[in-house]
Amino acid sequence: MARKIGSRYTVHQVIGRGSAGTVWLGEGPDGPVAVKLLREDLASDQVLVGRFVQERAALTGLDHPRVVGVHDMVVDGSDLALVMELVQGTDLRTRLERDGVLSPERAVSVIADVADGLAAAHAAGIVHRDVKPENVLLDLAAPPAAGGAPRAKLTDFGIARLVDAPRRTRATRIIGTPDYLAPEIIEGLEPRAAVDIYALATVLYEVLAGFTPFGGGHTGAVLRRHVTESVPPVPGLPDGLWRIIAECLAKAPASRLRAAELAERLREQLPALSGLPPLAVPAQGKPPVEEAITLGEAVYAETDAGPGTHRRRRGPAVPLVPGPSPDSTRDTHTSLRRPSPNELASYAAESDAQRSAAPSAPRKGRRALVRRRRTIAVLIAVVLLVAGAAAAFAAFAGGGGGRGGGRAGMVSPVRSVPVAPSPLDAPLIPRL
Ligand SMILES: Nc1ncnc2c1ncn2[C@@H]1O[C@H](COP(=O)(O)OP(=O)(O)OP(=O)(O)O)[C@@H](O)[C@H]1O
Repeated sequence: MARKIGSRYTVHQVIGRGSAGTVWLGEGPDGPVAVKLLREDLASDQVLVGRFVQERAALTGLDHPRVVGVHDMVVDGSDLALVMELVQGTDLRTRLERDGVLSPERAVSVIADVADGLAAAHAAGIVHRDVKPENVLLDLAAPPAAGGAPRAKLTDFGIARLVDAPRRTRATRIIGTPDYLAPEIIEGLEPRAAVDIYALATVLYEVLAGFTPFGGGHTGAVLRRHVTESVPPVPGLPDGLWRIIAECLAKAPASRLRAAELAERLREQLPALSGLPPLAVPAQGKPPVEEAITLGEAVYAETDAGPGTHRRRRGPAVPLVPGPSPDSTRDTHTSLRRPSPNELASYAAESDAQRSAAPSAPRKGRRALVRRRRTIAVLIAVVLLVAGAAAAFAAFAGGGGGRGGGRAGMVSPVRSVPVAPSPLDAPLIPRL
């Protein structure tokens, strides 16, 4: 059902959902738009509304082809909305869930695009602070780059800063997504442009290898690895590309490349990467992809590796489940308590044990564990489906467009399968 946002915009249907709000397909005076309506509890926070108004000029002024443009910001009664350029395509997380990894050429092309967007933002004094695959949109309506890579755009600028805790609590809280957090954020320093470079290099590592360099296990262990561990190498990666990644994942922010330099150095690598197949990197300390938890039928998709090479989808293949907080299981925009140095050190034993235990665990035991988890997951899925059906019936009966829809993917010329969050991935530390 159509709904008015301010005097200039009308929204029609939910196209996506994140931790800060719901993204709608809408219409403005100049044509179709994407409207991100912030969550009601955020919209009723007066400090946040004040920041929202303050950030208006900075966010609407950022105009670059590799950044999803913010056309307008609306404060209207209980609605707080960002009106954005509508991107026809998908996001990088959904693409990774489908394909596992990208070929080196495509990965580098996509990340170079994002680095261009970051360079423009940094030049304007804006630090993104939440660079991750969910915030990279692939514009499938635009002509592809060399090697068939989709053109990428970075979105969600300023959201992390908007929902950040007031300054006085910054010493004890961290806002961000654990796998992509630069060590200096964990150590309590003010986030500067170099945190985005660290996060983007983490995304590049992930799209090449299929997993992040420091992810896995307890959130505290992830934070400790960022601060203390060196980057595990990606076998089979050409040296030149590996050096760029390692430089951008340096613990010292000043040693990392600047965004424009990163884009340039990455593009220099492209000729040497042309035609290279996607890497097949065994995940350290993670169960093989085939044994990842799935709900219901496994979904297979063509991959970058070409016909005949399929990976099982990592996310659950169940229908979208509406609910008041459908993304509460996603470890994203998380507000974490900053661990003390002693706490970080204490995560070392657990972290190392977890990483080494998983690959060496006997196959039979792992299968039993997977079977047990699957059973629990299916039970939870059934409960969620029943709840979903009830919510859908209630929404239908109430006639509202509602804010209760789940993540529905983007307006897409290609089919995108909606992914419901896995109840087994609940964050250890509550989010905002
Ligand atoms: N400008 C846009 N055009 C088209 N679709 C969009 C646009 N912005 C977001 N979306 C869709 O909406 C989904 C949710 O976006 P949103 O920014 O709310 O959350 P997120 O980035 O996935 O997660 P989080 O906010 O928790 O970091 C995206 O994954 C994408 O599918």
